[in-house]
Amino acid sequence: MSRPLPSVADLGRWARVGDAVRVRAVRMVFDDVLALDAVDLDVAGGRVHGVLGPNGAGKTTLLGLLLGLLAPRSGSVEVLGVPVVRGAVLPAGVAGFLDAPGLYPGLTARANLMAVARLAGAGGAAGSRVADALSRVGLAEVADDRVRGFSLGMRQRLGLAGALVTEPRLVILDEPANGLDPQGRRLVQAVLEDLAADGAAVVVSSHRMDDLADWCDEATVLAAGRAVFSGPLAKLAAECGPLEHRVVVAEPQRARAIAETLPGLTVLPSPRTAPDTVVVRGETAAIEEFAAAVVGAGAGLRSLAPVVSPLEAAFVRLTGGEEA
Ligand SMILES: Nc1ncnc2c1ncn2[C@@H]1O[C@H](COP(=O)(O)OP(=O)(O)OP(=O)(O)O)[C@@H](O)[C@H]1O
Repeated sequence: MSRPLPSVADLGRWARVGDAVRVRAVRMVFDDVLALDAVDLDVAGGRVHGVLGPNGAGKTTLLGLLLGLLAPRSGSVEVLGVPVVRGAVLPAGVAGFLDAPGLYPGLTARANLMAVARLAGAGGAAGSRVADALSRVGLAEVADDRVRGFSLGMRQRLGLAGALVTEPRLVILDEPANGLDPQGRRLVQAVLEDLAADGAAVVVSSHRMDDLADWCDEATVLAAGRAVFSGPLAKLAAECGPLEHRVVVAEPQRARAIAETLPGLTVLPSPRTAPDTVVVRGETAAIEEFAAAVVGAGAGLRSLAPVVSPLEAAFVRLTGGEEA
């Protein structure tokens, strides 16, 4: 039996998959500051891609290039298959903000979004798109309050709602985690997951790994204008190197003595307030060997946890944070 022909909706969805962002060998210089050097970036539809790096690494500059607000000194930038040239109109379907969302403080949340929806050509669907977007970012109850009184986290969520009402295929968000409380972070995460499930690409920046660990499938890490990593988060975690672990035991003296005999393990000072904790640094295999030896010796293993997550450790290592 032959397969049914795809519907128009299917074709629209498939058209979204593919390279939403393609940046090649971009170099960006401000006066004598090299902001980006030989940076590539690829983001496909259906992916949430984090752009990470410490302050001044070049994140906002890279996102500014994607939004056509800056022109590179050399290299090329394409979004949704269209070359981005400074000052030219971006292709329909690109939404986002740099630094902070541009909002009219004297207007209500709803009025701000209605303006965006109408500009995006929503026509008669504007009202329902706006109501839906407000509820997805958890602002339905304050829809008719003026934005002037909104907190930073509420403004960030309203900025995201502004992107949603345009029914985007590519969303670019600069530091959207700033000011978000845990509930706000969960709402934003759900919105980004829905966008990706619907085939849109999302590029989101932060200077903190933990901000993006739950949101992204993949990441590009920038350090001093260069991409020092690009790929899936699982691959990034593997770059963590030897990790510090806190190991809580019944007999810390014995456990410490065991650790000192094991190759590939460094014993670090215990926290003064936790004398039953032994802190060790090593590769996963060495940590596992230590745990097994503690159990084998009957020294009472109570808990074992990394001091920072593998992702955080990889981020710090790649961006030179250890030296800092
Ligand atoms: N308009 C500008 N004029 C001069 N230098 C600039 C300009 N914009 C950025 N820079 C410099 O380029 C480098 C990269 O800046 P960028 O804002 O892209 O970094 P960032 O990673 O977004 O930092 P942050 O986390 O602090 O926002 C920095 O050294 C910054 O000082």
